Amino acid sequence: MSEQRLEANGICVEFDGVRALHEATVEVRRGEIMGLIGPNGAGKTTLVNAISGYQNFSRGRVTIDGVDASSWTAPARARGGVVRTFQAVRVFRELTVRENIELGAIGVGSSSASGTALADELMEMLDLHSQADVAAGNLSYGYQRRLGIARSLAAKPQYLLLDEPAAGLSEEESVVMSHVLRDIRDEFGCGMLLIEHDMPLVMGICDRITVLNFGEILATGTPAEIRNNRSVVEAYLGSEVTNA
Ligand SMILES: Nc1ncnc2c1ncn2[C@@H]1O[C@H](COP(=O)(O)OP(=O)(O)OP(=O)(O)O)[C@@H](O)[C@H]1O
Repeated sequence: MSEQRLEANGICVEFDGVRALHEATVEVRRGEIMGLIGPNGAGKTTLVNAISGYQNFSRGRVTIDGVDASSWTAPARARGGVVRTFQAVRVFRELTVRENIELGAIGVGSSSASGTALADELMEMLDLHSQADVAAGNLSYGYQRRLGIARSLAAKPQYLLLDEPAAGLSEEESVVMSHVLRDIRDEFGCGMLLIEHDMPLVMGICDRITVLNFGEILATGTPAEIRNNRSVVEAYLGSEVTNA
């Protein structure tokens, strides 16, 4: 029986002899939202890159539902169900919202007709319908971030890795984003790994949270456990814990 989880086990990454990740292990179960938090430079993006095939690692293993995907390319991992977004939104600025989403679907093998149907569904879900025919480059920042997520969802991921989806959003936009992320999990049933510095959002929607510090896992637990973990508070949360 296959295990319904994405696992990174003992991942080690060095850049020119400088340790970015050391024995980092994280697991995302299908249907859960796992937060990935930690100070700037802790290795969060590097870990997501390693899991999604954008970063080689010297030691460790990535498995998708029990299958070793460590040697797979990024596109192969996407076809295997692991799709990620980037800190900087990557959309085709001259194409419309609809065209961007359709391309995301066609890029992973959907027919043009099913890409169109999926684009409609995703625009509805992410409240992008009013912007369907607007060129992506003309969208507000909040809509651009949602489009980036819609494009990723067009690949029908089993696991969605999100690199700071709320970065640069206003407080209200961030609240909208937290509802969107919950809806995605509920509708698609996918597991989500969420890098985010917005603590109210992280504490509000994550089932579990993993904390990275200096390339190593400091703690994994429920939001309540993480909030009350002395090492985490000292290394990262500090006064934020009282605001979350
Ligand atoms: N391509 C690279 N070449 C050299 N060093 C890198 C490279 N990418 C990341 N690093 C270094 O690896 C460490 C981890 O960086 P990473 O971007 O993964 O951290 P992060 O936790 O995502 O930080 P942030 O919250 O600021 O985005 C940092 O010291 C960073 O400077």
